[in-house]
Amino acid sequence: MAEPYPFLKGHGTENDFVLLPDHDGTVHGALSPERVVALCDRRAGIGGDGVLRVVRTAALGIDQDAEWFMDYRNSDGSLSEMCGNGIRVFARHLADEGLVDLSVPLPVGTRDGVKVLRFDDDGTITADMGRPRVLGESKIAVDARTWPAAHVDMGNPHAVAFVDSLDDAGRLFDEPSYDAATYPHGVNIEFVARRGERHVAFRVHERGSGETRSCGTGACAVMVAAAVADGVAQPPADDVTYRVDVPGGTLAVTWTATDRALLAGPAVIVARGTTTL
Ligand SMILES: N[C@@H](CCC[C@H](N)C(=O)O)C(=O)O
Repeated sequence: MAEPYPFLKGHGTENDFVLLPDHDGTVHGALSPERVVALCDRRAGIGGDGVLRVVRTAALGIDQDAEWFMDYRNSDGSLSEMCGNGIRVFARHLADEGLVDLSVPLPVGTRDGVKVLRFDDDGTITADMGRPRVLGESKIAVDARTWPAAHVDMGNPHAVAFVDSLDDAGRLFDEPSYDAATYPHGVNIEFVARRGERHVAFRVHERGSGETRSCGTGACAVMVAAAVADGVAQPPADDVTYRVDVPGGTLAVTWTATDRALLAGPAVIVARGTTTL
């Protein structure tokens, strides 16, 4: 049997993650896709939409201006460039452990470069997700139904489709069809319904994880697609904020006049222990 090693479990609007502290990069150097799948298994494992390995950039020899690196994996073991809820849960963990100064912005390294986070007094954690890229339109389909979808890149790829009802997406057990020429490395697919002025709701089928209860990069992609559809200039003349509801809660996304997407919402650690998985 493998030696027990520590883990934590956390979530941001019910987008849930297994965290693996590996500060000097010696514990999980060979974090295999099989190990990630076993950890994320909701019956035989701990359960999660993904794994966040918590490691120092120096331990990886990565040249980024941040002490900590979020090594993110989807629940099927695949890598992604970025995870907006994951990085907020990652920051919550560092804060809980007293590893960071809450009064100053926290830079965290990712495969999409360094992101900067802020701890708000009400417990919200806000991540500067960088510049959204609106790249045109493609199509997605569920069974025989097809929708136009906005292609928005948040460091990772998104296809954002506006629907009349969130039920239109069906049960989302299977991945919706998408244009593989537009998304050669797969895509996260959001189904969005209008709820009011600057207020939307969405469901998501995530690349590498299936349907999840929330997606932070998805919330940013959805907000930007909705704002563009509402006639907001790219970038906006003034900061503009949308409320974004997901099955697991509520997020706020601000698209700034400086062309950055700020993702704000709750992030909590709910369990810790050891595992031999
Ligand atoms: N849940 C995440 C996104 C995780 C990565 C995604 N599945 C991908 O493969 O790009 C978020 O909160 O952004």
